[in-house]
Amino acid sequence: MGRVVVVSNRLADPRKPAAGGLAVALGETLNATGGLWFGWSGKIVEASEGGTPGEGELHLQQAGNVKLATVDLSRDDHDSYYLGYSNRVLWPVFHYRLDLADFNTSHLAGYRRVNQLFARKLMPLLRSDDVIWVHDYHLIPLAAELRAMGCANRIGFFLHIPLPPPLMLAALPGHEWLIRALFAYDLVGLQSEADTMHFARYVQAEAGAEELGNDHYRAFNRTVRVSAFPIGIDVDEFSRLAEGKEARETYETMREQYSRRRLLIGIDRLDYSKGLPQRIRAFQELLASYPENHRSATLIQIASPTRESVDAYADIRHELEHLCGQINGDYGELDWMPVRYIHRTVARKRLPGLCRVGRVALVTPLRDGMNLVAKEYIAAQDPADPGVLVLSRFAGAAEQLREALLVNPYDVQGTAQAIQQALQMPLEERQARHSKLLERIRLHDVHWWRRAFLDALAQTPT
Ligand SMILES: O=P(O)(O)OC[C@H]1O[C@H](O[C@H]2O[C@H](CO)[C@@H](O)[C@H](O)[C@H]2O)[C@H](O)[C@@H](O)[C@@H]1O
Ligand SMILES: O=c1ccn([C@@H]2O[C@H](COP(=O)(O)OP(=O)(O)O)[C@@H](O)[C@H]2O)c(=O)[nH]1
Repeated sequence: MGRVVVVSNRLADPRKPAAGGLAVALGETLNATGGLWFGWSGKIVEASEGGTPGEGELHLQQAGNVKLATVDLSRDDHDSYYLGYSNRVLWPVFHYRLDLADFNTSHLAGYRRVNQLFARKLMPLLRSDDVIWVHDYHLIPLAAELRAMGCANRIGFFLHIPLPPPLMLAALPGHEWLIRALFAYDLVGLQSEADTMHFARYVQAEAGAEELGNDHYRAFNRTVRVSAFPIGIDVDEFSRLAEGKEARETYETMREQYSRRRLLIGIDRLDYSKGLPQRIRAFQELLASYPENHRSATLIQIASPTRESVDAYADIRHELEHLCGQINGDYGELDWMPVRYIHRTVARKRLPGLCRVGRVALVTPLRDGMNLVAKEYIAAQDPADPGVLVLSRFAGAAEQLREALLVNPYDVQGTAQAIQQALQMPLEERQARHSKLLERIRLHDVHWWRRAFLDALAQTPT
């Protein structure tokens, strides 16, 4: 295979462990092929003034065998491309939240402008045998822009978030243009079978696409393969992290502090898609319905700050803080607070320790592309005495993790009952469920995902 070129909104230095499993997995392929990783530099610059760096400046940096190429964005472009169309329009609609979408069409121009800018900057860096892998909703039209500039390389796209049903997709201003742009790719990867069904139904109904069999669709004079490639984690990397000083320290301290309590944990970005208020209400219901948990069950909820200048994110923060305050006020004792809410990002190297000490993990998004925390929790458990995963049936991960306790996160009572069942679950049942789950996440880990996607891309006709 030729050199692999990865394009994504954010980049991470694949040599740094803090970068996470995805960056490590992509980094391995990039390293092996002497590849290129292209994306936004993370810097916002004011419009260029005589000689100062301006919008679109390209930075090149060597990270081992991998070349990192990044572009700065002007404030206007960042606001309309990232905060605007990506996170005020695509993110809510793709997560089934039409009520939170901002249908103001003005964001679309900036989204197109940045995709064109990326294509212009990337094009001169490409070689004819490069295989290009574009990631996520920020960059859906990138292949169409590259094709318009004459790029004939194999180009694949992976969508990390859900693809909603056709009726919801059609609520997007410019949905025809956006979905047509997917046909500029040779391969489109989605997280779940449900997502691929939504794609098939949409393109047949709205774009008159022909289904050619074996996941191939033809429309707009192009053929694209669309298949599910559920993303996994690097189980061994996470286990190695668990052996590290920070993870062990976290585990020991927490175990000692909470020796008389049973810990429940939640680890999420503070995103409305993660179902945090519903989760806190379910925990409140647990305390109301099963009083034996008073002075015993403690929920540690990490809510890591994200996209704070988008209104919907500020609103969810206020709602969550109000709820946590209420439940601690109603149920707290001098020596016991039911909820410990932490509005900070916890360093990745501490997470395995936190996961291992959690008797129960609450992973209850209202909608999620995959949810890697669910898989990380399983990887961090002691197989001899594992904790229990309570998982939303609306997370992409639920298609694979059938031995978790699956819940409807909107059903507060049902979720409270599942938490109680998790807290009461006998050791043998915990072990049996955990060993099946561990087998699944090992079989379909991040290395499988990367290989499966790139092999499928290599097999597409040019
Ligand atoms: O870059 P941000 O705007 O700060 O957001 C962080 C990332 O969030 C999203 O993650 C998704 O990808 C995960 C891995 O495939 C998946 O498990 C999860 O369900 C998705 O929500 C987003 O898609 C990324 O692009 C962001 O970088
Ligand atoms: O304080 C935090 C919260 C989350 N994470 C990591 O961020 C990723 C979140 O991925 P997930 O698929 O669960 O959801 P996303 O945030 O991508 O929607 C996981 O690897 C977490 O371990 C972290 O390192 N620190």
